Amino acid sequence: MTTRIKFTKMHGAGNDYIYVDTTRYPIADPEKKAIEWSKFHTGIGSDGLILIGVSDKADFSMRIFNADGSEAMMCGNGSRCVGKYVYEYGLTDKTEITLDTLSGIKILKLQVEGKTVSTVTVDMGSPQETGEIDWGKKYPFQSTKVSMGNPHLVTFIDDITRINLPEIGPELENHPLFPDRTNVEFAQIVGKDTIRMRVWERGSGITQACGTGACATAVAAFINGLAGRKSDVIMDGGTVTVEWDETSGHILMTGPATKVFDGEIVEEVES
Ligand SMILES: N[C@@H](CCC[C@H](N)C(=O)O)C(=O)O
Repeated sequence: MTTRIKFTKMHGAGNDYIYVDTTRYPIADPEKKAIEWSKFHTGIGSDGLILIGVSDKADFSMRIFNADGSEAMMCGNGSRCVGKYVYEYGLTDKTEITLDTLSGIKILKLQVEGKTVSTVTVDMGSPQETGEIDWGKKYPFQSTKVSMGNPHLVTFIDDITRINLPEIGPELENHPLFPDRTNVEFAQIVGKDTIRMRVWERGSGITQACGTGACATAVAAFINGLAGRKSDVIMDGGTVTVEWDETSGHILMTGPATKVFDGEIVEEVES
């Protein structure tokens, strides 16, 4: 028997995922598919898989699977792309959309030019579980923990080019302090309220950008007196603006969402 699954490859600041509308193409084993399809040489190539679905609490739901098949609670760049997807593929004509995620309901505000969504602002809710980590003699820096629904470890250093991310990223991701592993960000202040950040993502490795990671970095910068409440976070694949709203305590992240291509997976399955 042949099954056909239509998908769309999209990226937010270079953080690329395979998006599937599960109301049309239900995916029974997303963990396995995320691993298979994310592979660059033998699959489609991506940082993971994002499933768009229905919700009884919000306009749509989003599930995010990393390239290693693990499911995450939230994806900042992915949520912007979901906003673009549901609007441009005619699943809604709303420009303010509620999105049900494992880390709660997020509100997306779409900025539309003609029929195209250019940027999306996501109300990411409040940062949680912030705390400082003094590594003692183990590492020559201090780090800040921030949860944006998913866990982040942010470290500010003077020169981001000196960090060996492929080595230290997985080391910190899997450090015993983080039983659920963690996303790892290294950042440098490069101007007033301007932060250069590189990320090692839990379950996907080095990615070009991480939306929740950018939010965690902006929060850590504010907490440590390195930036104000609103900053630009420049990543390898693009920039997002993060504002920590004083009144609501919520984080508002604004950034691009880009479609790469549509495709169809044709699979032969034994019946
Ligand atoms: N790239 C995402 C975050 C994806 C999940 C993360 N790797 C985790 O396991 O928590 C983003 O843009 O936020």
